[in-house]
Amino acid sequence: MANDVLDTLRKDINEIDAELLVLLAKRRRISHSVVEYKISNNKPIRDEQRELILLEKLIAYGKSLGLDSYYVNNVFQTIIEDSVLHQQAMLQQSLNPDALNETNRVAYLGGQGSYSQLACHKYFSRRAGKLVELGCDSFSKITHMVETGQADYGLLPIENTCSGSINEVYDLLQHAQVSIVGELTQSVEHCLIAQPGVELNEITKVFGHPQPFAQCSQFIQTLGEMQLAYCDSTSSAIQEALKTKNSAAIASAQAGKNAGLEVIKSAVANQPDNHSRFIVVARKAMQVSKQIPTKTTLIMATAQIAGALADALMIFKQQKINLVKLESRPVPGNPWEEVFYVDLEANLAQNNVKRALEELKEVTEYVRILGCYPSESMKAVQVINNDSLVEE
Ligand SMILES: O=C(O)C(=O)C[C@]1(C(=O)O)C=C[C@@H](O)C=C1
Repeated sequence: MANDVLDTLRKDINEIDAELLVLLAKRRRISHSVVEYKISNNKPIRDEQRELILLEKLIAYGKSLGLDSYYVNNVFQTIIEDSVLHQQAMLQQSLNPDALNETNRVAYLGGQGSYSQLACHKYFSRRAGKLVELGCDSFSKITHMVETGQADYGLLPIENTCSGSINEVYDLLQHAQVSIVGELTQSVEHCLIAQPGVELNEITKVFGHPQPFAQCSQFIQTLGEMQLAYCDSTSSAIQEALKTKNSAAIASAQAGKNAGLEVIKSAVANQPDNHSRFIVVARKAMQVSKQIPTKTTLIMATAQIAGALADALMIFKQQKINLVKLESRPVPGNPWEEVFYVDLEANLAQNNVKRALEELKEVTEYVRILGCYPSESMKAVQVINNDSLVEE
């Protein structure tokens, strides 16, 4: 194909992509008007029935245009997720006008290129206010910045699909004077990156944060005698890899590119589907509308007697509250004593949740609410079972 033919075809694609963006922006504006209606009429943000009808219609129409069901389904699931999360953010801001800042000063781990920075951009891009980034070198610095008013929000990774819960963050939450006001999930695609042109066999030292090292442990083992150097963030690992030709870092491809580094090997995490869940903390708790799916996280200590934890958990069953995560951590200074962190699908404004908390006080030694916040782990509507999405 002559170059001019390719150029013409690419020009056509560019024009279509630009038109798609114009339409997506128009759709988002309409979605913003829908939320205003939902706020005035006290309607739930999510309408799964409407999503189902929409997706079924779009899949059928897509088929008539020669587009396969998986493709149409994936594209529109993404569009609808964006719409729902934008509506949730708008509703929350209308309910908590005190929290509306002209600038959002956000403390997170690392600097340019850290996964926390990507998560920070993702979360605050949906919210009003100019983002002021405050990169920190430790998790405790992040909560300290929020506690002392130097930051409005802090962003902390709390769990990862490969390496599990991030204990340091759980332990910090035991005493930090902050409240969880939000959560988000960020996909984490680890790569081995180094200076341009450098081959894997030339690398003698790999820099990384302990979490990425844990998430890529199987790949790291294949590197044999390689020297590993722990850094306080992925951004510091990148800075180290920039210093010498024989060094590499574990980071995202984008972060590497921004720093002028190249990917030597991509997809080095133990599981291909690697996601981190982050929490957003602030000094003051926020009210969460009953119109959006909500999570409540609490910390509790039970007596050291048989059945004490079971008694506490029974309360959630009796009050029909879904428990989505239970985590235990030791109490510093009290060997073999544990505190439990509980994530509930619950809103503190619901009566059954209020009753459960009252009853919980009776059967535990200590309970503290760490936060009540909109759930952003959005479950996609299942159009039809996956088999029927396969083309005949
Ligand atoms: O139709 C609505 O109620 C909308 O808010 C729009 C929309 C969408 O973006 O298509 C978003 C959220 C609902 O769950 C369903 C559909």
